[in-house]
Amino acid sequence: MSDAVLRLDHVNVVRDGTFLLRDVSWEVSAGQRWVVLGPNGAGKTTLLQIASGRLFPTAGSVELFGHRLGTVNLLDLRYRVGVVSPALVETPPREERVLDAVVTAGWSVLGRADEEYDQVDLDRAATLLTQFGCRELRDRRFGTLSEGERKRVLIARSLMTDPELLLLDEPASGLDLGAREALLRRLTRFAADPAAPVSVLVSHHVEEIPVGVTHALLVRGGQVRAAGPVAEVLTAARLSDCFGIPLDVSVAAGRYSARLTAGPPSRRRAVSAAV
Ligand SMILES: Nc1ncnc2c1ncn2[C@@H]1O[C@H](COP(=O)(O)OP(=O)(O)OP(=O)(O)O)[C@@H](O)[C@H]1O
Repeated sequence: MSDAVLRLDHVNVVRDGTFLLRDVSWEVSAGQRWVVLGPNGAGKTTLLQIASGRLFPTAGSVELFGHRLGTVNLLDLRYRVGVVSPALVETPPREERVLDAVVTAGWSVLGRADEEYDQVDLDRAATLLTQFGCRELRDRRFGTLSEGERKRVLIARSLMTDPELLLLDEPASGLDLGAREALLRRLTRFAADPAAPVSVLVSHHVEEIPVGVTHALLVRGGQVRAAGPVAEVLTAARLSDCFGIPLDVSVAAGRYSARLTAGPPSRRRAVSAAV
């Protein structure tokens, strides 16, 4: 029996005559940690919408946890997918206490009213906040947090329902260097935890890939350009093809970096004109 958590088979998404995704086939299996990379407009958010069961394909089939979308109650499946994405899920109210912002996810609500939560749920929320370095923030108002703190609290919130698949949409975007590194350190630890759910992290930048990611998917123009084990996919040739510019790629201690290839002046001029 297949251990696929998510499977897309020849998926197209078409809007107003435009292919947002074209002939995308992709399988995410138990134990894997994926990164999805691609330039602006490549179709990454559309892919996450599909993966979270929020969007049906125009053509092709999607299976989540072995259930084909369209044949099962979507709400049951969505509960098993944690999502951290400003494009896909609403954020808690500014006035919400941080601990409440996490614990309310267990009830799929935003904003605590006067409902009573079990101690076990409050303890779980506190543990998740600790895991993401936010223990001391538990009584603060969500709206008073820095961008980096907010992102870590939202990851804790997404894990409250103990999801089997976690989708992270550009978790490091907008963070300063210190906050980015603090987040990546937490995500690296998380990736190494065998009890952590299967994860898919979307990014524009190889520098924002935590150590421990096992697989990579490159998308451009709604199409898959490469997919597979991270070392085979995150090469200079494949990333240059995906982003449409000549790139040098290096990896040190499991972290990637990419920069425009340093070539002869005439080549650099041609590249900057193209960029
Ligand atoms: N309803 C729509 N009709 C037509 N085109 C659309 C529609 N929705 C999205 N698009 C286009 O589909 C493409 C893919 O969008 P998507 O948001 O999935 O890309 P992305 O890779 O997440 O981009 P970014 O990195 O900039 O967030 C974009 O060019 C976008 O403009």
